[in-house]
Amino acid sequence: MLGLPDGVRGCLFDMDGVLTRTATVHAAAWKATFDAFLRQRAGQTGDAFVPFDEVSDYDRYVDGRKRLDGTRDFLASRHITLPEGTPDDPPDALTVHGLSNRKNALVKQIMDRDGVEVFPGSLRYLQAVERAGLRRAVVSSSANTARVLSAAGVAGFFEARVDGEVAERRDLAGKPAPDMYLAAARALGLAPSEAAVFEDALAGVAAGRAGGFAVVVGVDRAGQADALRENGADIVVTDLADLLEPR
Ligand SMILES: O=P(O)(O)OC[C@H]1O[C@@H](O)[C@H](O)[C@@H](O)[C@@H]1O
Repeated sequence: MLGLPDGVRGCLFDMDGVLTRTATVHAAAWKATFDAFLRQRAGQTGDAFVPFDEVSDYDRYVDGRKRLDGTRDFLASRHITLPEGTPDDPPDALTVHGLSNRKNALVKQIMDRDGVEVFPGSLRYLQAVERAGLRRAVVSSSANTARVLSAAGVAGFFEARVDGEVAERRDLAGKPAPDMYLAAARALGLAPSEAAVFEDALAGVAAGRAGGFAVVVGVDRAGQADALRENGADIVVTDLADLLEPR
């Protein structure tokens, strides 16, 4: 009925792009941040300005990863090294923290302006999972998870939350490492073989595969079903409600 293998006792959900329509907000904020930075840098070095690609650069370097990891990984893909800086760097500081703070200020601005939408199919699926008595955790790299879940009105579904803030505090490696998912399974008292992972990011399905979970469900919002399978998804759906349909 939930489209999951027998023996699954809990569900571990990524948030941005799986539960809430916020992956596009992150992609837009990353693009605005990196493009402003790259344009300024091109003006100084005389190199051509090559913009951040909202689809391919987003997928490969920032989607599903902790904010600072995303900044570092994208800059490394352009062979750019910036000083790390410190967490309280202002948004115009040319440091890893400065760029990350700039991106976060934009994310908050867009979310405050537009609100946060839960995918209707994800809401139906969460309700069905709760009715079935399965355990539920959210596992997101975002440090804004608590705020987004409550703005979307779905915070009450989750018994455990392992997010960007928790990962920072407990020094957990970010996705594609499995550590955040493993911590969430432990918090629910489940072995990985008893838990299902739901992910839309390539780094996220890779984390699910690396953790040895019962099943990794890839949620394809962007026409990348093959890449999700190659990176670790066992099943790919375009919406969580697809799992509820009789098979
Ligand atoms: O910047 P935040 O809210 O802490 O989120 C970190 C990352 O969280 C992930 O869920 C998103 O896929 C990334 O795009 C985002 O950058």
